[in-house]
Amino acid sequence: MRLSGRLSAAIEILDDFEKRRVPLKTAIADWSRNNRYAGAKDRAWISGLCLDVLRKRNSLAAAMGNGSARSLVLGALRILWVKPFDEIADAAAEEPHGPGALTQDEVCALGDESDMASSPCGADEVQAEERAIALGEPHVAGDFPEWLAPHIERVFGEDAPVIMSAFAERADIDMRLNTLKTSQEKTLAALKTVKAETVPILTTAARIAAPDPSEKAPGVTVIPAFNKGWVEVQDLGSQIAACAAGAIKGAQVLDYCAGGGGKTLALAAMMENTGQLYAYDRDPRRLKPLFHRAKRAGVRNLQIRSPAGGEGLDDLSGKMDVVFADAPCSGAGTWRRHPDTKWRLTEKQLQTRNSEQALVLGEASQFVKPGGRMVWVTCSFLMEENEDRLAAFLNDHDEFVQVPALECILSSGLITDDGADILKTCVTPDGAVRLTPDKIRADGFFIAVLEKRSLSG
Ligand SMILES: C[S@@+](CC[C@H](N)C(=O)[O-])C[C@H]1O[C@@H](n2cnc3c(N)ncnc32)[C@H](O)[C@@H]1O
Repeated sequence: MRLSGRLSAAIEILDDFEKRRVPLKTAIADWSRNNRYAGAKDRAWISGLCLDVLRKRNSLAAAMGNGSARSLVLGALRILWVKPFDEIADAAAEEPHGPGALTQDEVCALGDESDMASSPCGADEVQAEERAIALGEPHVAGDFPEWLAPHIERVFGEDAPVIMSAFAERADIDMRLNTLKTSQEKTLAALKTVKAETVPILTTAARIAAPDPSEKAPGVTVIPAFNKGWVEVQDLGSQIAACAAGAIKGAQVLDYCAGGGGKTLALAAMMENTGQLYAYDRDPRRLKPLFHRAKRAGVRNLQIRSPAGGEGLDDLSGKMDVVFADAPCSGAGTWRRHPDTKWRLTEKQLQTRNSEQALVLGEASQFVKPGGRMVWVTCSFLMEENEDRLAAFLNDHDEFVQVPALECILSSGLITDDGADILKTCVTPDGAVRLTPDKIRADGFFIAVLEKRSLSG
């Protein structure tokens, strides 16, 4: 496809996304079904541009003076992808596939400064001032929905725009080196072909820098090291969250919200196939991939307890050294990877997640033995999904106390000295750890650890 057609496609998809409020993936799949001439490279380019638009939707709208899909697409191409003005203008005007010639306002917003001086654009000081004011608003500078501003300011205060800007950047491809299968050195050597590098925070993590958004991402899951189970694709924040289970060799561990098993596999590696690991999820469909993932990863100490098979957890009540609760949440911490979700989140959904979180805390805590621990994790930075839920739980359960999460993370033995220094800056007043991409270049995670008083204590 030519640039003209790709531009029109991105505009059509974003219009559809706005209208139907479906995931961006769905809007792209539906568009592709109706436009079969588009090849894999076209789809990757269009998808990359749409994702970048959604990452920076508010600041692009302010810069363009207009939030329509057309303005956002043109703005992203010029401002974020730094395409030459003439190329964009020609593609827009190209018949029959272009979205239509640039308007005077678009010329002004997209033209370079030397053009501006001699054009009518330079004269409009009022408009320029309005844009500057809009860009100073936290939800515009930080590119998040305006209704979330009080929630975000509550947690990040005046740092909100800076921190939220980091959530509007592209994400790297992070990987976990699976020490159950082979050494870190061997896996890193095998990952040279995809230009992976070590991460100075965690000894078992590697990273491929955020790929060019206009091209197909490197296929990590097709390289031999992946198929041999030497490596898992897993965000660094998620890997650090798993570390909060601490020194768990030989322990009895329940992953209560195991889902597809990303954290389960990390926990299994930390246990070095000793002790007993249980994986449970209320939704049996979510557990399905874990069966073959665990096999590929060489996990031998795992029991998957699926509610579908009537396999309950009654026999585990009050017996676990560690219960890991990676709770359902808004996913706000993953906005770099899934920027469409920030615009689809509603207040009602947030309340639903809060009820689910209260339920998970109550249920999961029953399996902790006296003296044992419950690790609370969400991929959300919002206090409503974390501090508030924990405070309500602790208010009703005085047999639990919150303990410093950083100490537990460090006791895993996987964090480097530099990593420990960075993580110290992520500790909250309550002793939890809140990871944000401005500090660790990873998804946002909240990690807290609660200890159940021992019978003698
Ligand atoms: C954040 S996801 C888990 C992701 C997973 N731990 C991973 O690392 O890949 C949260 C999971 O909690 C599950 N869940 C929600 N409510 C639950 C409940 N009351 N009991 C158990 N699992 C629950 C959901 O089905 C979902 O799979």
